[in-house]
Amino acid sequence: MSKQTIVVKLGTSVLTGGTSKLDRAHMIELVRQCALLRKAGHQLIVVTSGAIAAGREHLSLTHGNIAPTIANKQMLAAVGQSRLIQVWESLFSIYDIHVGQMLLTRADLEDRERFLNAKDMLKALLNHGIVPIINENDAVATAEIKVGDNDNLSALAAILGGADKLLLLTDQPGLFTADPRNNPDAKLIEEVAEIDASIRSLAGDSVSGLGTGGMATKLQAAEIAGRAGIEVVIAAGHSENVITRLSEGKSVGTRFPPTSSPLENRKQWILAGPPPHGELVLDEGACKAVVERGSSLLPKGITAINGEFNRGDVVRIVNPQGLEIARGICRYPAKDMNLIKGLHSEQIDKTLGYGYGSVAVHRDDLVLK
Ligand SMILES: Nc1ncnc2c1ncn2[C@@H]1O[C@H](COP(=O)(O)OP(=O)(O)O)[C@@H](O)[C@H]1O
Ligand SMILES: N[C@@H](CCC(=O)OP(=O)(O)O)C(=O)O
Repeated sequence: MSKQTIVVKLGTSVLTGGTSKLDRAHMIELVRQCALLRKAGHQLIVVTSGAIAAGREHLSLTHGNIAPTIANKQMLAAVGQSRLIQVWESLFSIYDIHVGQMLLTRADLEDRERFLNAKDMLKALLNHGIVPIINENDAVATAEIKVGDNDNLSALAAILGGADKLLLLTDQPGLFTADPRNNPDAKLIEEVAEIDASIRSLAGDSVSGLGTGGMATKLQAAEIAGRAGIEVVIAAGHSENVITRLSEGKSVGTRFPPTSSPLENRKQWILAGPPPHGELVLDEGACKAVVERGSSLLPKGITAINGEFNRGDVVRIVNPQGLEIARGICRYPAKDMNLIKGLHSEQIDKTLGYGYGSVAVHRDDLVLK
């Protein structure tokens, strides 16, 4: 088995075992498996939840005696994050493994320069044999700059780290045909080739009150990582040797094979960085050119512009039915796109009085869905 970079995301449900405390006994077991994975030559990135739970535990607060306001959650995270990293640090040190803490928000990934800085930092930790331990910087992240849940954060971390695999460990053995907490007859789905509307409709929210997002955010993560060429597995954090079995290529939980080949740097940022600002609607011919022939997108094939964006912003590229087929960096601001949509190349410079090579989205700046 070739040497791989594997991201292991540990949800609150796994780290607390459904209680109001960190389950240190199980955390030791997870670290034992992580150490084996490293011994086999793989690189490891950990995305850990549990800061809020650890804060609650430390301050002896239960769900009942503190209101779930943003300010209270931030306070719990500020207290809990330092407890959480202490626990990870002491457990990994048993195996002589150093850890490095990275607390991220979406704002750290939106700007291309900050994205590249975070990427360099992650690589530096990995190159020095240090295990990056990542969480959202909950104490300072307001709604506007938050990723919001650690499933999506782990997909972004996997892209940032150029990972081969992302393992989302939770309190269920994988994705079921319905939430198994309310549907005892629900069946485990072993492989999902494509995440479409029917798959998304199976995923419910977190009902335990501990986790954020439930299966829905895990599917979002699988979709983002899959598009970046990363294999994703959802599995039970309490299943025996789950991390080592995955690293040996054995089948565990629900597997999502990657939907594209690994992306080069710039395209990784298009996927992981900024949320799209607006939308370009294409005609059928342009959809074909972009999807089947890998062509750049010309204004000629654009029928409508939605939303406001500037030159250099990431936009959604949608088919005539409004379905997203790609994402890319637009070379013209929305106001100019509105003037040149549907025009031939030679008409563009004349209409605008300037031109950026008459391409709306260059194929190097475009990631297919
Ligand atoms: N189709 C489904 N298959 C499995 N679990 C589901 C499904 N829909 C909703 N869930 C819920 O998702 C929960 C796991 O998500 P969450 O509570 O956010 O955990 P974590 O803390 O691990 O992120 C499960 O406990 C389960 O109740
Ligand atoms: N960043 C938060 C966890 C957010 C989150 O997504 O939780 P989970 O659904 O349990 O992975 C914390 O450390 O408490």
